[in-house]
Amino acid sequence: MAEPGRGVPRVDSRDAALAADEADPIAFVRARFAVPEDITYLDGNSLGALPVGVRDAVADTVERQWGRDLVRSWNANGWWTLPARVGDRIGALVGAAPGQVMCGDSTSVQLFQAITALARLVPHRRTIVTDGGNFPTDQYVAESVARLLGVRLLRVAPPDLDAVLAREGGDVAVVALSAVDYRTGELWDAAGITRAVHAAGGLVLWDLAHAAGAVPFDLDGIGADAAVGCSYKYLNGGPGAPAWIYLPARHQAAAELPLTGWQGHAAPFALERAYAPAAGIERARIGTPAVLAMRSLDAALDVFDDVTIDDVRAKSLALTGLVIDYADAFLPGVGVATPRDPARRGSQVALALPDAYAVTQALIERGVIGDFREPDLLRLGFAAPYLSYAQVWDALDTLRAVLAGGEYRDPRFATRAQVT
Ligand SMILES: Cc1ncc(COP(=O)(O)O)c(C=O)c1O
Ligand SMILES: Nc1c(O)cccc1C(=O)C[C@H](N)C(=O)O
Repeated sequence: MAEPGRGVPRVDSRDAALAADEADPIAFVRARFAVPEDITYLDGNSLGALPVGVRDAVADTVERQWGRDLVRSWNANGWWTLPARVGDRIGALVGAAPGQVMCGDSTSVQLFQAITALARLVPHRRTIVTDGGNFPTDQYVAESVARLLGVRLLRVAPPDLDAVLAREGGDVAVVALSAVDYRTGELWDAAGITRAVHAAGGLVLWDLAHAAGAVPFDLDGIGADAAVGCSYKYLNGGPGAPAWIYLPARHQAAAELPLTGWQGHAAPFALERAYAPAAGIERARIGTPAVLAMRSLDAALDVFDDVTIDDVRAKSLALTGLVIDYADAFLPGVGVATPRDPARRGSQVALALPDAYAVTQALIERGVIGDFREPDLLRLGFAAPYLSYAQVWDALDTLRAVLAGGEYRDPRFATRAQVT
């Protein structure tokens, strides 16, 4: 049975789900999203739902700011300062004090920036470590940085990290991990891992793609050396929303970021020949930001304005706990790949089952949207701000019916889509 977590309601029946909805302190936030009534959206860990306010913000950016104010908007409408302002808003959700987060580009680009910059801070150390189960882009980028810098890449699962640090910690430059495993939803002990790597003299980067906006994080408090994340998942910034990089104040002056675009220059409009990095987090700018996408993200962040991330987390744990208990009770033959301990659970539940791809497609046809991850996982993500307990209970009843009725065996569910 899944522990619900302290102060979190246990929901073990539809009536209990309705009661939990009645008592839900953040139920009001759902009205800030435009989720279709006939859809239960359990894929906010891939692409978050549309916040209502985004429509007007983007329309205003297009019509008034771009259409009428034109190039004057860089000053008049704050386009130039937008990346740092949005960065600070994201920082507030992940425990970073202002002036340490810059928004822009993709997570892949920011990983390249951050891993390279950290490795350059400790040039005498010759090993970069990542998790062999990390999201592929994290591994690909770490591998490329290692090749470029002529150092070694080691793939180590977080539970094996202590042994590696004990054996060869003196050579470890950077440990680059995701806080939440994208397949199983396991939440690693970021504070403990950061402490252990620091004790060995190395630096730590956290990818918060599956944490920001769902799991409280204290980047400053745990002493992370860098972090990155996307903003199209639990931050709901929209498809292609710009990513972000966290570089704590203590590393900023020494950090040599490899992508030396003109907007990170100390005097961008002096248009000098030689690169000189800006002071502070401004050096983490690269080139021209995607203003339309960033305005979308900026408006999307409004949904968190008067909501605490602790309330989001409490509801998320109750929802994921509900799913695990339901699977145990009513879904024979379905395994739970996600930790039952709430302290080790992100905001998703991965169910292991035969024909998981076809089952995912059959569920989607019935209006319950999750996704499939190789080799056998039905992955369900829980964005507490726009889900209700009763809706999740009903989605699980739908899954139970799909499995019992066998409709997923229809050949039309077997064909793999380009994006799974
Ligand atoms: C942990 C993690 N990092 C990075 C990415 C994606 O990187 P990018 O935003 O560059 O596509 C994802 C998901 O797509 C992810 O889950
Ligand atoms: N970023 C994505 C995309 O551009 C297309 C399809 C899916 C994604 C995702 O975010 C996948 C996601 N990172 C995952 O955890 O699997």
